Amino acid sequence: MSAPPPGTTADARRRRTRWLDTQLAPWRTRHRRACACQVLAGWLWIPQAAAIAWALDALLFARAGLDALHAPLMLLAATLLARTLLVWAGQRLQADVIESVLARLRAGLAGAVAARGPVWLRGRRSGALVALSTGHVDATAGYYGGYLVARAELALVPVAILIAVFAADWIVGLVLLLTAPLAPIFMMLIGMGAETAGRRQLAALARAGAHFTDRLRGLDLIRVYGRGDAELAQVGEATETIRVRSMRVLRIAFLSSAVLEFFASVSVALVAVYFGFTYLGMLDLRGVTLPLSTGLFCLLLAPEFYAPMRRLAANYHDRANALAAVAEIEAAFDGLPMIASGSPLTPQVGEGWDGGEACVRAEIHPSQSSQPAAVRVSDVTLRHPEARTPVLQDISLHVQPGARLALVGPSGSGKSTLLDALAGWLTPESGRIDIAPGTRIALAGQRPWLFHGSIADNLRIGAADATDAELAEAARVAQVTRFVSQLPDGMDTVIGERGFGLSGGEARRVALARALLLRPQLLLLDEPTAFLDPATEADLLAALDAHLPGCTVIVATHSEAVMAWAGTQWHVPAPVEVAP
Ligand SMILES: Nc1ncnc2c1ncn2[C@@H]1O[C@H](COP(=O)(O)OP(=O)(O)OP(=O)(O)O)[C@@H](O)[C@H]1O
Repeated sequence: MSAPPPGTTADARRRRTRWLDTQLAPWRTRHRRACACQVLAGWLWIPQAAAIAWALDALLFARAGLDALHAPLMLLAATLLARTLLVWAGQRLQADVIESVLARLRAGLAGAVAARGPVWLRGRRSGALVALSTGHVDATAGYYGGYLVARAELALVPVAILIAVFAADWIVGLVLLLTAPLAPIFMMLIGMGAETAGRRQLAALARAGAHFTDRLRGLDLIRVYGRGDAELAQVGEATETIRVRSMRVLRIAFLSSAVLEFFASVSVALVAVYFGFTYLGMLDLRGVTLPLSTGLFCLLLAPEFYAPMRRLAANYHDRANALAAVAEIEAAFDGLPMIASGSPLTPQVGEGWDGGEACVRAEIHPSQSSQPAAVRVSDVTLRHPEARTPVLQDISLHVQPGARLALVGPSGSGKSTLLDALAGWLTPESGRIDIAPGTRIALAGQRPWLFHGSIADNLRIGAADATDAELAEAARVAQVTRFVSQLPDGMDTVIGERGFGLSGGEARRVALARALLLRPQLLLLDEPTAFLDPATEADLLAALDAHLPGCTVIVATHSEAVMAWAGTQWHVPAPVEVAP
């Protein structure tokens, strides 16, 4: 994961909060309704307290008959019922909103990864990216569900209670008004610490996740090199770090709640003491007799005046946690990813490069043009992200439609890098690559990714609608049929992640068949015959010959046979000298 962007400034916090709020946009109305339910339920405390005070006053002190209790008890029942319904509806709406926002965030992060492309992805730790879309996204739930709702409540409920209390007794109103600001001040102080602690905890979680995934993948190597105990110790250390950091976050969360509980209790106690002394006749600040129902009404409402603040305090560390998660997302993506409401897998098309969408969105449409593509590379300089020097500098080449070109050069000279750029995965630092927009481009790389599933499933990834006949033809041309016919379940044989269960050469041939199924107008091949014996190589090239009329082919290779098959060659220029 890259270094965190400038993080603790107010600007960064505002930017991250805005980003969090933007994710809520499609469900804003529903979220407002959830807040409205909660606020209405809060307001209903006022008639509820009035009904209780009224009933107790009638029953205990006015000694009225049961008839006098009828009205207050009806009012009490009505407010209780209404509050229950409102709280239930509000929580349902909240749960809906949270589920939708988190799903959108996950899809959006997957889209952001897809948009940055395979070259960016190669430099990341997949475990850490997985942690982002699971633990980090989950960490924002409390912001939408708890914090925002509590904030709306805090803005509207205490004011209403304060007005009601002032109307009943201005001294109690004054006590509430004067003690109210203490809470936000303490919350702010505690919230700052909570955000830093939250970030540390999430970073530890992502690091441990990435470490664990890496080690799982390399389990065979760990065994071969006898590193089992050392690795176990490291996993233990990482887990301990998470425990310590989680406890720190919890400590701050409990502290913030405890501080608020304390202030709320002291303020309610003040109100109770004031009423106690007034009723005992030891204090007379009002100059007029204080009816018991007024005292009861204010005493019942005082704790409710602080309740939204207590809830906000309980949810305040949720906000800090959410901001910490967004800060980590920002660091991982070198900026906050734009999460569009459209398809999450829409790729970004780099500047100076045309036809990029085709390689990701290539589909088989019989009506689409099958004209071979022309490729023009003009004064292009290619540099890997974060590399000090370019791999290729000011290169130019032109490939006619339907032509075949072999990229030839020593290992590390930049052949794969050029193919990445032609596929649209690496944006040129300067110059331009022109390929007609909408061109269907397919790339069969050196380290093809095969998913866990059947060989047929792996072939259909780019062409879900391909018929069985098309599948069989692609498999035959790529020489997949040769080894598949030996397997017990043929094309339905299940292979493991990364093509586990296939040899290196077999995995490449599956990747080639997958590329052929796209019926590309431009086919990019990276050492397609690297692991093949000469006979299989010759058969593959002959089959490709017959299968590929009308397709432009650019192939990176060290094989004389492939060079001869292509006919034309382009020698990669000598590497750029690195200044000492
Ligand atoms: N993500 C990366 N960041 C920095 N440098 C990279 C990255 N990927 C590759 N390189 C470097 O770019 C150079 C060109 O690599 P590339 O894979 O294009 O060579 P190649 O000609 O295809 O080699 P081979 O024939 O061995 O496949 C190499 O020096 C390599 O170390």
